[in-house]
Amino acid sequence: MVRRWTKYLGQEEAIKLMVWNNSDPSFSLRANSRKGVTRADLVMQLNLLKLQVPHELSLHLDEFIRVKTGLQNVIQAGLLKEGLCAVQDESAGLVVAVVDPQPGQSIVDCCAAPGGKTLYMASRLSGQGLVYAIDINKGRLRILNETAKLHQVNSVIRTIHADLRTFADNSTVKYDKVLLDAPCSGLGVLSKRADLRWNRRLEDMEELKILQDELLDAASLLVKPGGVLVYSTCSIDPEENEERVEAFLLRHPEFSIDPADGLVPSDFVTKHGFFSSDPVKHSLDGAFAARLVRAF
Ligand SMILES: C[S@@+](CC[C@H](N)C(=O)[O-])C[C@H]1O[C@@H](n2cnc3c(N)ncnc32)[C@H](O)[C@@H]1O
Repeated sequence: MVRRWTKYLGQEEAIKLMVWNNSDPSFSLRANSRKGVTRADLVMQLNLLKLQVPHELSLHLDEFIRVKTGLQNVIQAGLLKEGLCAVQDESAGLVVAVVDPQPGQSIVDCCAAPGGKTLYMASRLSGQGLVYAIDINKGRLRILNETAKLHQVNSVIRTIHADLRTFADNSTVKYDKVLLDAPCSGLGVLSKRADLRWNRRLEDMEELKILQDELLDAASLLVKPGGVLVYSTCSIDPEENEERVEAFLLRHPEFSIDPADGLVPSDFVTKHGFFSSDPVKHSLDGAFAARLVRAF
């Protein structure tokens, strides 16, 4: 892994990334607007807690607060159990900003569980439209269903237990927007998932890339002409990100890149118009999203 990063980033940046991955992770909270909770309400709740939770407002997303330490105190205070907020990294929130869900739209979340992005997309629909949340893992989908009820967004979510490839092959319906948050190496989230650094093997990467291509082909079948396909990962590895999109565009001339400018701060937009968060530069998890539009 170290050799791989040195190849892509150069030695200096690779060392910075490893130092970041070894530092204490910070977390973000998203105020649940569907329960009428604003970010100001959430800040007030945190300030009222007996045990301190040092925090600051997100510079990038209106509903988000960054928590430096004390997540345990937030849990103990019951704020999560009551569905007043969710633990969600801003990088995941910014992927939803790239999808840009609008009230009234039909959206498919292709690899949805446990539902972080589904719930945020659903809350942005303001009660109008639907998010179809597909996942192959029944247990994780059950968690999504329970959290959707807790967050009071279940009226705009339909869960579907299926392999995306089979579902897409059999579907005749086309949707306004399709998010494929693909299974990936997780190399963007090593500060939070210390286990991954010991478990990831290069063979896994090859298998993952094949799966990502298959899932992208399947997801594309669900997009209506004029509709949008967003491919995202929580990886910073170009082979899972830019290279998968480039290969997809060669197989699918009906799609082209719709640059993420205007949807996320320009600091996160690459020269090709993709969204990319860099742990070292942005102090967030590493994530990637490509917004692709279907012409015909
Ligand atoms: C990166 S996680 C998704 C995280 C989720 N989008 C969120 O924000 O909470 C990838 C998901 O893909 C699902 N998955 C893997 N292969 C799949 C397939 N063939 N069809 C549908 N879902 C699949 C996994 O079960 C896993 O829940």
